[in-house]
Amino acid sequence: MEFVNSLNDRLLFAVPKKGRLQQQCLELLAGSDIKFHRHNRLDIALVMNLDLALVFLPAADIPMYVGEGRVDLGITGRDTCEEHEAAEPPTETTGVRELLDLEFGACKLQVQVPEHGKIQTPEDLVGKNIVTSFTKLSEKYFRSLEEKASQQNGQTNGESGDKPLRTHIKHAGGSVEAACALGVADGIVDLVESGETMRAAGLKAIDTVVESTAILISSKHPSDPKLVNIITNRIKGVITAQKYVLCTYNVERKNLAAAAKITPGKRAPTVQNLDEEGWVSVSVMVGRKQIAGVMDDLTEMGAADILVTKIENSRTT
Ligand SMILES: Nc1ncnc2c1ncn2[C@@H]1O[C@H](COP(=O)(O)OP(=O)(O)OP(=O)(O)O)[C@@H](O)[C@H]1O
Ligand SMILES: O=P(O)(O)OC[C@H]1O[C@H](OP(=O)(O)OP(=O)(O)O)[C@H](O)[C@@H]1O
Repeated sequence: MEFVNSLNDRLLFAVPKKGRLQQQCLELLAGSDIKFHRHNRLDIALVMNLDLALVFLPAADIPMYVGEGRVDLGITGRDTCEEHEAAEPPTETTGVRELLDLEFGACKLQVQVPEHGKIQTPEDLVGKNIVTSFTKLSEKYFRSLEEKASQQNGQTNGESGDKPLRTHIKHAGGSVEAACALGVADGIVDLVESGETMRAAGLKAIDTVVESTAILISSKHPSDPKLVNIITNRIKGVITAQKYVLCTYNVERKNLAAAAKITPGKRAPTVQNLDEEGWVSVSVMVGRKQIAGVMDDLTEMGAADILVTKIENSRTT
């Protein structure tokens, strides 16, 4: 109880306690200099160098805790957040804010049907059975298809107010892909990353409901907005540092315009005179994924002494 009381003055930050997002989350926290010690089996850890405590929770529950407002910040998938926010009508806990796209944990929540079955389009699933872990998003998705279908029927029959067909949305906590083969569903709504699970189950995707990545979220009224801002900027800095490298090279001033076209930089290249007539030194941020091609192009246009260094951390606009 004493431990719980010590949380009162601290901003609470929820991170996934296991699963696909956890490792990269922990790396982001380390890169942001958020230092903590987690005792065995304890799901709360006090941060040593900030007025912050980490709470380790299942990724799917984090939007609910943040929505409640007692937990101020969280990292989870956009899919789980949109599922929480899809509550109809909105509840007191909806209204969670997305602060930052963390650019990992990419996957898609997709409508899937048997590859060689009769159902070919999402409209074919109206009035049928759907199994999913994302019931609220699926309800919302099919309600909108049902309304369209009933309007179209009304127009064809020359009548209005046709009662829409109801699609049956059933919840499964996992192994959703088995539902069609087991005869429980005509289609499913489930996450797809590589597509291996979907193909192995003989399914194909016919629509995407949500494109997801991990996101940083906050409650509507965090207890310490200044600290929320500091943490957001630190995490943003780590993400930028991971995405870019620093490239420096020497080039003849007459070739500078051509070099700047190859390496325009985030804002503009930094150019310094070299102690050699007609030559300059350029340093510029380059996308990590593009750097090999950029080095080839720079070499071809006559740049020399090309060096690439890792960026440990950053604050850029
Ligand atoms: N292939 C994938 N399948 C599921 N989720 C993925 C995948 N790739 C990325 N994610 C993201 O990871 C989040 C957490 O999923 P994960 O299955 O790791 O959670 P978990 O807490 O271990 O849940 P569960 O016990 O239900 O599997 C998802 O909400 C999604 O945003
Ligand atoms: O496209 P893929 O790379 O194959 O990944 C997608 C699969 O991963 C998830 O399941 P998970 O492994 O979390 O198990 P679960 O079915 O118990 O949720 C998801 O529900 C899919 O089944």
